[in-house]
Amino acid sequence: MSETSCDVVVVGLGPGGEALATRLAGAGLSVVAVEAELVGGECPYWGCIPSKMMIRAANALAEARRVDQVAGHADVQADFAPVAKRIREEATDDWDDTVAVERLLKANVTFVRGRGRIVADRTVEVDGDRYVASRGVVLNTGTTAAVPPIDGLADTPFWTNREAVSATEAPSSLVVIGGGAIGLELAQTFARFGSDVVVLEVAPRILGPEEPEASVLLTDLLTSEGLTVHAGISIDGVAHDGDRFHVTCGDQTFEAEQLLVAAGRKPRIADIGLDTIGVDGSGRSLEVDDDQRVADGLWAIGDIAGRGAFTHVSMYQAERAARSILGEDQPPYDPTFPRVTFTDPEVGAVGLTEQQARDRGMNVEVTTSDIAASSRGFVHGPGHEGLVKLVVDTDRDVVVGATVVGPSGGETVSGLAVAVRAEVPVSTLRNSIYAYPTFWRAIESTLPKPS
Ligand SMILES: Cc1cc2nc3c(=O)[nH]c(=O)nc-3n(C[C@H](O)[C@H](O)[C@H](O)COP(=O)(O)OP(=O)(O)OC[C@H]3O[C@@H](n4cnc5c(N)ncnc54)[C@H](O)[C@@H]3O)c2cc1C
Ligand SMILES: NC(=O)c1ccc[n+]([C@@H]2O[C@H](COP(=O)([O-])OP(=O)(O)OC[C@H]3O[C@@H](n4cnc5c(N)ncnc54)[C@H](O)[C@@H]3O)[C@@H](O)[C@H]2O)c1
Repeated sequence: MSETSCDVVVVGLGPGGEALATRLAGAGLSVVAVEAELVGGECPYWGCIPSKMMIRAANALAEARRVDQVAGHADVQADFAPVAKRIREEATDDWDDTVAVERLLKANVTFVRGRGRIVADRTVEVDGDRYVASRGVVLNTGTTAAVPPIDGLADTPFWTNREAVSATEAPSSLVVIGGGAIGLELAQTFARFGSDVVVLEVAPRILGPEEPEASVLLTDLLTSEGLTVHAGISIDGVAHDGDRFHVTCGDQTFEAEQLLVAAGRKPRIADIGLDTIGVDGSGRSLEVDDDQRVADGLWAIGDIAGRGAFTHVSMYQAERAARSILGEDQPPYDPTFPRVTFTDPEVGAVGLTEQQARDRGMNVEVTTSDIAASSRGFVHGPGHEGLVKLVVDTDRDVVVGATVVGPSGGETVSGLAVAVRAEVPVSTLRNSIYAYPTFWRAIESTLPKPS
């Protein structure tokens, strides 16, 4: 057993941990970075990047299928092989992180491959070797797919996001457990590649955290594309007969070649030794302050910090933890929380939903408009469905929440992200020029009229 002294140990190198280790080493600290699997974490290898490559390919198929309505005729034959190749060769380097490790080493970070565990204050052990950090430890251990306690499920060869993005062909049929971001993005993708897809969501509607109008629109569109979406359905049991999955819900049974479990995420905090320093790791996340500090000499960033399981959140928090560790000035935490679900149409959102605003006791005015009925929606034609929803705090005359569902909805919402973040008065938004005929011009028609 060896003992190494350093300034900071980073345990887990998701996108935020990797950036933080590099930033601290660049500031002259001695940093030990510990990663059990691949440097960069879930996002580049099994999450955002491969799934968005799949979505890009699936959207190309959908656009090609719209040619008949606007530009003649296109015969479309879906083939999953090119996107599987792109994921293997361009995105993940065949799930090899050599380049990322070299980048870390070049940045003067000491890299340790292995599973880190806190064994005492500011002390992490990896395979029997100890690293003692004078300034402290940063945790960025992320999440794994949560497997719901459904009778029989654990004994079957179900897919999680990892198997889904590593697939080399689309299954003939697929049942998806969970109508959240992962479930919906992958369900639509595989359906566009020809899979017969059923989505089973236990909550009353899919995409529960977003506005109900987005859930209704998306349910209608997915259904019209040929997917079957059941919300408010309870799964009694799952079996696999060696060939096919059988998913039982009351008197209905759904059969499929593959089963994807996309029912949320489980934080990796229960078994990393937090108990040895008196920190409770039994919950859904760690409690952090605006510096990402859990306790003296301990910081947490990313999914385990419980303020949004998104790469951009993890990166933002990495910078905040860096400032805290380096004793630099810290601006207030950005409360606006932008997010995008990359279904087609995309669901872009920022700030509060109507319900969240009302729950906070705000006096709100809510307005919506139909993207399809906007000039750009009219021009766009097939695939133009969408909506804009604004939640305005009437006491302050500012937009506190916005949702844009539509083609490039995740891009269109960006102007509103700035408006919410900068608390731009609605009167200023009204007295602004919106380029014609853009999708974002629909924002102007959604603004509440002056009282
Ligand atoms: C299919 C899918 C699609 C997604 N799409 C998007 C998207 O489009 N946009 C977006 O913003 N977010 C997306 N996300 C979420 C995003 O991937 C995560 O929020 C992001 O990876 C940040 O996670 P993290 O930094 O908390 O850690 P993770 O990325 O989970 O990384 C944690 C790392 O810690 C390592 N680790 C864990 N325990 C230990 C230990 N004890 N010792 C050493 N190492 C350890 C793990 O091996 C892992 O590499 C997606 C997720 C999935 C699954
Ligand atoms: N575009 C993006 O930015 C993006 C894409 C994918 C994932 N993510 C991140 O990853 C997180 C995890 O994604 P996710 O989709 O796994 O989780 P989620 O929590 O967003 O959705 C999981 C869904 O599964 C449902 N569910 C749970 N148990 C079930 C059961 N027994 N039967 C049927 N349904 C059940 C839940 O009600 C929920 O609607 C997201 O919340 C998001 O933060 C982001």
